[in-house]
Amino acid sequence: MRLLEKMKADKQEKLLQKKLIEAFDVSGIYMEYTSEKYKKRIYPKIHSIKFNENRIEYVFTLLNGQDPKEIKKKEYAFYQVFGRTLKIETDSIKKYTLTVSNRTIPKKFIYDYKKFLPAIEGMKLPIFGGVNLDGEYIVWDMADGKPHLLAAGENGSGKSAGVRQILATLIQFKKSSELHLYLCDPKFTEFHLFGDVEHVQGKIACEMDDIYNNIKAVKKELDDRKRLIGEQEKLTGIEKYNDRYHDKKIPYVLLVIDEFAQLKDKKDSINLIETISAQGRAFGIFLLLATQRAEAQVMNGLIKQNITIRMGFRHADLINSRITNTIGSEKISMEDKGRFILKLDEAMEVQAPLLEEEIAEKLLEPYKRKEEEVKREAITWSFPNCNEIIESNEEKKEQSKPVIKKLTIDDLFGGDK
Ligand SMILES: Nc1ncnc2c1ncn2[C@@H]1O[C@H](COP(=O)(O)OP(=O)(O)OP(=O)(O)O)[C@@H](O)[C@H]1O
Repeated sequence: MRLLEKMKADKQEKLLQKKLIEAFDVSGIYMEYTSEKYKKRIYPKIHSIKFNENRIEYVFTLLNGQDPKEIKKKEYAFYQVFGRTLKIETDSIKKYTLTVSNRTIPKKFIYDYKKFLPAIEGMKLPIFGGVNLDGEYIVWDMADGKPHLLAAGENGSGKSAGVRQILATLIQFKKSSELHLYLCDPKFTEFHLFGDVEHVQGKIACEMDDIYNNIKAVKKELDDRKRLIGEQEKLTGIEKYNDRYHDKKIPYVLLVIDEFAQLKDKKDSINLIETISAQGRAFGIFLLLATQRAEAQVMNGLIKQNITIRMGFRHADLINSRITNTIGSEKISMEDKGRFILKLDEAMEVQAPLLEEEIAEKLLEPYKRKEEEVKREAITWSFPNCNEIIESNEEKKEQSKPVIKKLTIDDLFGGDK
């Protein structure tokens, strides 16, 4: 009996070894030995193969002369052979552990802010991604080295719901004085429920002109911050500024553009977004772009270089998932709504929490401006405005802390209340 089990296990191990060699073949991760009589492929050395019904774990080392960067570049081949539930880790330059999981993430994972809170506590600008194969919460901090974010996925794949829960989490986590949101929604459908939320600056921009104005406002904020933080205070970024002036902190800014690809012919907008993507991070200005297809036309240049965190919901094919750098997202099935490949440091599969629109509506209620406040809030929506800080700092040079000029209704409407 034992002998039979051992034979079965040996056979299984051989099959698994063959599968890894197939991945090496597909990716071209081998060296070729050629003699007069024959050609032979030499593969990385496989040290161990462990497996049970939940997972397979391979440990292998590259051959001398093989470039470790090749593994990262050819990751797609492993996805092609093993499916998308894998992880490749390295603890040295040459030793790799490839884990293939047979487990699946639960199809539905309901949004629960209170439950998620301990996972994001202490972060500056947390993004709650969802849950991974091991049931772990996947979170990251935009303001701590993981700045701009692209969410891409086919119609109905769950990307808008994904963006909705990210925004709802940020709104609950940050005060409106700590986070300013600029929302652009060329589809006219996604952001209406954030309409009167205190964090949202101006109106939700749906028309192209309004979207351009929103982008321009964020670029202006960037220029003002460069003058205030860099030129005037000679500091390296927002964190240093806020440490110095902790009672007059400058808020983070998040510019969110849904269906970003619709801007592809709007050169002026794209140029400004490129600049924000390249310079915004140090000054606390971040981007969240969403699109059905990350067309090469809009994913070129600086945007591609600087928007490195990617959420790849279901993609149509490998060509598209290569553009967004979320290989494996083309294998996500239509039924798996809210499932995505997250390209953070390494790629992993994640299930976004589902926050239904009606629930979000209720949840956002306490953060909405009261009707009588709307007019007043509209006046001070860019508070604290860097320009005002600069002006008042110049007037009161002897003071070390910035003074913020508050506008009154009379200032703006000449007493027309
Ligand atoms: N995380 C999730 N878990 C379970 N179901 C989800 C999840 N996210 C979205 N869904 C379901 O999928 C449907 C489509 O989601 P959503 O509208 O976000 O897709 P989309 O990719 O934004 O599509 P479009 O591009 O047309 O806006 C939703 O109505 C919802 O029922």
